Amino acid sequence: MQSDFPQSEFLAICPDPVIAVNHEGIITTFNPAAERLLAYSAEGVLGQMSIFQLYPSEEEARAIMRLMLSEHGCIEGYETTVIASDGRAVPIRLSAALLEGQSKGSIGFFHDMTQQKRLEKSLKHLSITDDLSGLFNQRYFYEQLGKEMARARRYGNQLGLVCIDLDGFKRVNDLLGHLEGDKVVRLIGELLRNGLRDSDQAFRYGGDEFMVLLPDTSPEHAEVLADRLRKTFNAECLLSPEYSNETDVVVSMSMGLAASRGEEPVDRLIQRADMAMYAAKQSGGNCGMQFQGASE
Ligand SMILES: Nc1nc2c(ncn2[C@@H]2O[C@H](COP(=O)(O)OP(=O)(O)OP(=O)(O)O)[C@@H](O)[C@H]2O)c(=O)[nH]1
Repeated sequence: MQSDFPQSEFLAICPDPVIAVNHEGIITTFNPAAERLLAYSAEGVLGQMSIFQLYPSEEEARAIMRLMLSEHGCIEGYETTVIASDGRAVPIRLSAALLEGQSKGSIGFFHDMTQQKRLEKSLKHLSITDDLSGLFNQRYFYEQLGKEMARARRYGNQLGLVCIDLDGFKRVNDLLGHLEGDKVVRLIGELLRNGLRDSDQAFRYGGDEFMVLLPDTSPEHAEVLADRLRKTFNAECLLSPEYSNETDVVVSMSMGLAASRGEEPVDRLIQRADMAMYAAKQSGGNCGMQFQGASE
């Protein structure tokens, strides 16, 4: 039965971008939603522009075509990127079908995934971040440590692991209150985020314990870095003077370092960094970093 609603009207009201091409890949349909998504006018692309120009590479366009042919002329939910006229890369989910085999070209529905990708990114960020310090959390620490150990093993680089534990933190909470304690945790977060190279990563491991991963770093360089962090912390960690004068509350850092070329179990490296930190604490805390050499 013939619909009395013209096809062009369907395309005009369709909220998803619809793009059809002929057998050479030249665009033959470009609905208003496609114009909005890609910032091209239909007039400018119809009969002139190749679909290949919308993808980041010709290989990607060919891969989509090959996939359609191998999937009996139809693909659904394929995630890729298209490039808008202003150069923006737009994430999309593509459903497409060949029109009567390949001879008449194909038609695709380009669902915009920008919002969903943004949401996924912020959920991922939440799932790996510690709220209070703004550093990565413990779960992510284990994930990254495993990866960095594998990288160190593959390339024979030295991986440094610094374990930091606060000295006297309980007294901050007990005498000045938890809000003042929280401020200290936030300060460490800031300090570690600003004081490290892009390739380094800092994590809140537990209450007042932090870990720093230093890929491709010698123990000597790790020591210099740790000493700088400790001194900055001492200079900036000024507890509320009206209280600290009275109660003489001092908080500082104990640090331990272990270095590895990735040839031991992950837990062993953590244990060595932890032991080095404990040795620093035993010698009074707030001192130069202790180093636990590799067991091999
Ligand atoms: N304010 C605040 N306190 C926390 C948080 N997480 C853990 N703590 C507290 O951190 C303290 C840790 O205790 P301890 O490990 O004995 O700390 P410390 O006084 O530095 O002692 P040493 O580690 O032995 O030097 C406890 O009082 C916890 O309640 C937090 O998110 N905020």
